[in-house]
Amino acid sequence: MENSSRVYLYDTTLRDGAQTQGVDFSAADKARIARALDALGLDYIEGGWPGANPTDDSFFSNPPDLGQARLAAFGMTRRAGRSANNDPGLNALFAHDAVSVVTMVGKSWDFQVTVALGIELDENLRMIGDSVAHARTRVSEVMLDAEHFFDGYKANPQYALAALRAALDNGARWAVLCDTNGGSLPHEVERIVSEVVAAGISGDRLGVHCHNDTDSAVANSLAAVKAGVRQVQGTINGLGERCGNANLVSIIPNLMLKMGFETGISEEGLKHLVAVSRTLDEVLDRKPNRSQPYVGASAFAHKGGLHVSAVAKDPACYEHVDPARVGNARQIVVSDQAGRSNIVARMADLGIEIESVKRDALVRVVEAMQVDFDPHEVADLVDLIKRLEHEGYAYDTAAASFELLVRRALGQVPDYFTLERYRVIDERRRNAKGDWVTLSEATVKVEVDGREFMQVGEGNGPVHAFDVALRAVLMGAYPELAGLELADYRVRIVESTAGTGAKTRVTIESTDGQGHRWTTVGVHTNVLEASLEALQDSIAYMLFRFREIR
Ligand SMILES: CC(=O)SCCNC(=O)CCNC(=O)[C@H](O)C(C)(C)COP(=O)(O)OP(=O)(O)OC[C@H]1O[C@@H](n2cnc3c(N)ncnc32)[C@H](O)[C@@H]1OP(=O)(O)O
Ligand SMILES: CC(=O)C(=O)O
Repeated sequence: MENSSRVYLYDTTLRDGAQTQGVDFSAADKARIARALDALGLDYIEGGWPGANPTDDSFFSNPPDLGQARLAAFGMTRRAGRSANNDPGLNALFAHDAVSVVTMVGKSWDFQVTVALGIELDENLRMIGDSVAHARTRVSEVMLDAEHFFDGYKANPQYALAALRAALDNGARWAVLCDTNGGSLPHEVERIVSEVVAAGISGDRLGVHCHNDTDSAVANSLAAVKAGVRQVQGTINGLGERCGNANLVSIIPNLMLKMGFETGISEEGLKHLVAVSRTLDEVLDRKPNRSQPYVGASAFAHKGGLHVSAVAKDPACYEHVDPARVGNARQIVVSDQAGRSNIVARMADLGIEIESVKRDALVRVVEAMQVDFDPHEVADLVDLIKRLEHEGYAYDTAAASFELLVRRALGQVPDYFTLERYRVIDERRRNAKGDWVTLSEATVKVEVDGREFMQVGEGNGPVHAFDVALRAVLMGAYPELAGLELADYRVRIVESTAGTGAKTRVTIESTDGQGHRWTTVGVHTNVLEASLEALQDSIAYMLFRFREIR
């Protein structure tokens, strides 16, 4: 029989993803993720294991409204020596009305049956068959996750196939071939799936569930589809037990854009891929992986001068797909790897022509910075960027500082404030209970529009105290700074030279509480000065965006 070109997508972020070390979803988190997955267009969302823990029970008792996706409950086949009817664990899977699909894990590796379960091989096959037949009387769709299928097939192919047949012959819609230990490689998966299909089991009834222990889970899933399976299980951002599961965020566009398969996701829906990946990061309070294929911030970022020059002529020169198709965007990065093309392209993004930056204006900007080179030696903007990068600035991540640098050279950025002086005191002492405490206090004096203001701030470290004082002193003149928050603060040693000591680079990521984020950079031998530079740029950037661009 000819296989269909429709591949069904099954998400197990809320079940296998919950088995990731360090991940602890609440029922509300699960509902939020389920809604995002449903909106994307997935066919199945595995919500968890009813009866296994209170969170999963609470999620299934109060499930989110889903449109296209079917809500699946996960569990295991009946226990040995019990009837399916009398197994409370199994019957807990049918306790919730919103569940229309039950997925049961069952053993398909003879070694696991004798060692992990400690039972006869035939009893395991009866456990699978009985459980599926019983479940079919309770829900409309049942599937078997054939645990350790690939290892089992390598050890005893007849027994592994018998486990699949025990499920399919008793009414399972799908038998899902699991690479539970994640040790298989793509050529093995493709061969084994082909042999399963040749043994008479249609690919339209086969799924695949791969773990990533050899970093091959996505490739293994695609190899399985190539060989015939028509359901793919995985998780968003590759969450999952040990090294994770197959990453659906990569599998989905690979299937749709590279292999020409239909899924339940439309072309429009695919544009939500970045948003779904970010939603999970946000729920988990994780920093998005910049290098994540398709959806990472760097997935379509061009840094090398040669790349940018060619991308300006045709993006296909260095892009495997149009980033817009998955909801991502092209980014031109400015750094010491840049040629003229990078700078021209970045400035064009800002609506600025490079010819408008005059050399004497550049000199004035550089004079206001604390740098180790003569501003009069600077040939042009490209030269300045390369010199500053050599000093330790990193503009590929600090796009806001880059924009300020260029706009200052064009005289577009007002002097919102001038730092007149500051003093920071660090103190370590015992409190009334006799415990050690450290306290930092900063006094900051600024001038705004010819008027001087002074404030004191306290913090848990000198940079924190300085930040508190600076923002407090500016708030009167610029109330919009109330929304400013520091999202990330990183310090790195960038150079160590005899005489001057180590230089530090401080990178600050800020938000305005309205979803906008920007990154600024400061470099100095003194970490406080470097922080101060990055912090001042952050404030100036917010004010500039708020006052000049709006
Ligand atoms: C490959 C996978 O990722 S499968 C999913 C794994 N996920 C989880 O385990 C998370 C949720 N699990 C749990 O909360 C618990 O393990 C429960 C509630 C399901 C079971 O808890 P317990 O009853 O305390 O059993 P425990 O976890 O210690 O051991 C598993 C038992 O199930 C049996 N078992 C394992 N697989 C199967 C199976 N496919 N069918 C029937 N029984 C099985 C084991 O033999 C063992 O039985 P034993 O206690 O008689 O030795
Ligand atoms: C079912 C499952 O999670 C596995 O076999 O890996």
